[in-house]
Amino acid sequence: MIMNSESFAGLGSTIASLMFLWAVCRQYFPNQLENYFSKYYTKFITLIYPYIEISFPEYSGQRLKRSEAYTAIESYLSNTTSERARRLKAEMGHDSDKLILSMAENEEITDEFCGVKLWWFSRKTSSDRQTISFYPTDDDKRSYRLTFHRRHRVLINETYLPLVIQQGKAIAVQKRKRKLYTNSSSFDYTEYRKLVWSHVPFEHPATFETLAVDPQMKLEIMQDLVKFSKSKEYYAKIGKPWKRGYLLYGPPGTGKSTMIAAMANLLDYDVYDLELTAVKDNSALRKLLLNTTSKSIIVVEDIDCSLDLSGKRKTGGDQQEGNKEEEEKKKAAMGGLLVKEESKVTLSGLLNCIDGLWSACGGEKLIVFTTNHIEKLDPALIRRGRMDKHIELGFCEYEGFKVLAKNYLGVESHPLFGSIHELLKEKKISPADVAENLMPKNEYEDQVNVCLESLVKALKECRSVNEKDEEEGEQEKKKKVKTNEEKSVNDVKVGDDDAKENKD
Ligand SMILES: Nc1ncnc2c1ncn2[C@@H]1O[C@H](COP(=O)(O)OP(=O)(O)OP(=O)(O)O)[C@@H](O)[C@H]1O
Ligand SMILES: [Mg+2]
Repeated sequence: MIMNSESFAGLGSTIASLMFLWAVCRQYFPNQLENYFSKYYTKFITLIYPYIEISFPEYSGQRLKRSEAYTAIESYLSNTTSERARRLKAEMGHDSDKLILSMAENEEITDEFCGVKLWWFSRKTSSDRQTISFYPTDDDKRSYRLTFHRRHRVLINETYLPLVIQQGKAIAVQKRKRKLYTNSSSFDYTEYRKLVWSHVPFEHPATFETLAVDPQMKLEIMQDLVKFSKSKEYYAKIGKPWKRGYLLYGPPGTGKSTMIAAMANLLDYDVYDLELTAVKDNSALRKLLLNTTSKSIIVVEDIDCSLDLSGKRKTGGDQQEGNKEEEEKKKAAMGGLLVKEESKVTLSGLLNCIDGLWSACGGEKLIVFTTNHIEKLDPALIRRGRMDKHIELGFCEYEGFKVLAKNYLGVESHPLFGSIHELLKEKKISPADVAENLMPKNEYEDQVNVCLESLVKALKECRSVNEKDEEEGEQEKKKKVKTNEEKSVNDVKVGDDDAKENKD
């Protein structure tokens, strides 16, 4: 049969009408119609349909884990759908406390990339079967379907889709509710698996603005942090894992923990508070760290109390000596049933965690150690490259006091500021103690005067800078006694060895 231009036009318009009809029907009777016609539809489109369709199912392969691609596309589309889609659905995000708008099921929106038009269709198929299960069942299947002309296959596959996934992940990170993790195991009921970390929402309000430290130092730290967070390419270029170590040291109450919260808030990172004394051994430590995500700060507080520098673990350091006694008492009370499981994490295990081969997993991580006694730490642990930046947080100085006075009392000047300035030059007081004095005590009095006077009084009672700390003196005395004791034990040992040698 010879086809003239008229019959071509007729065939063209029939196909166009069929496709239009198909699109309309699919829009309004998506599930039933599509299931019924799917066999013929597939054959039909392979013959004449010039478009390619890619499907992104919510669950694929491992049924209990949501597909990463689906989640990323969902975030990407949620950003644009509120403007373009006609039917939307609103849900609380998995990981966020914000309302998230996304395309309703069986809704279609168009997108454009480099002048190419694309269609995203949000699809949900349900079966009539009635099943009751704790697990996600096969009955409800959601997926996104992307449709584009086949001549753009390379552009879409190689440029558009990677961009959608990348942008979707970034949007999800921005929208997520930040978390504070601690290393005690928990159970994830959405993905039905045991987790090595448990978490609560991270809600610490500290910022660098409210931190009472030297302004120059503050600026330097902030610049360093921001530079780090933007240096993905740089780290890749120099062949270093994208991570940075900070050692924060100084007396109690000088703002080490507060600075960690400020760092997390500045960079929008999660915080993993690693309690080393609760980690069983090196492989458990590795597992914990492998289960941390990027854009996070891994914190080990009071590192000197968690790790014996000889490479053996303390069961708790100096501060736990008292606890030991208590434990013994408890043990006696429980008829000796209390058995403390000792952790076997070693110094080398920890070093391996900081810069071993697998420490690069995930990238974009800060590792922060805090200590009150930097002199107790093994140089190997804090050498540059491992702990790249050492930050000393000291007693309160005038600049720091001004920040606290502004935060707590809302004042930037006062007649008492002069005498406080003079007193701060010669007295040792922690920002925590200053803050405590500046806290309004009741709502009736003139708070500014009362608080500043209370601070002046406290400052006068403080030890002066040149005075030796009684506590320090006490500690030094203890240290001396201890070394003498150790010496005499060694002498005895040497004596024993000598005796043994002589005997041999
Ligand atoms: N530099 C500071 N700037 C602002 N507030 C501070 C500062 N230092 C301490 N504070 C206040 O004192 C409290 C205790 O501070 P923080 O816990 O950060 O001290 P720390 O150095 O971690 O102490 P520790 O060595 O005992 O763990 C905080 O809640 C904060 O309100
Ligand atoms: Mg602290």
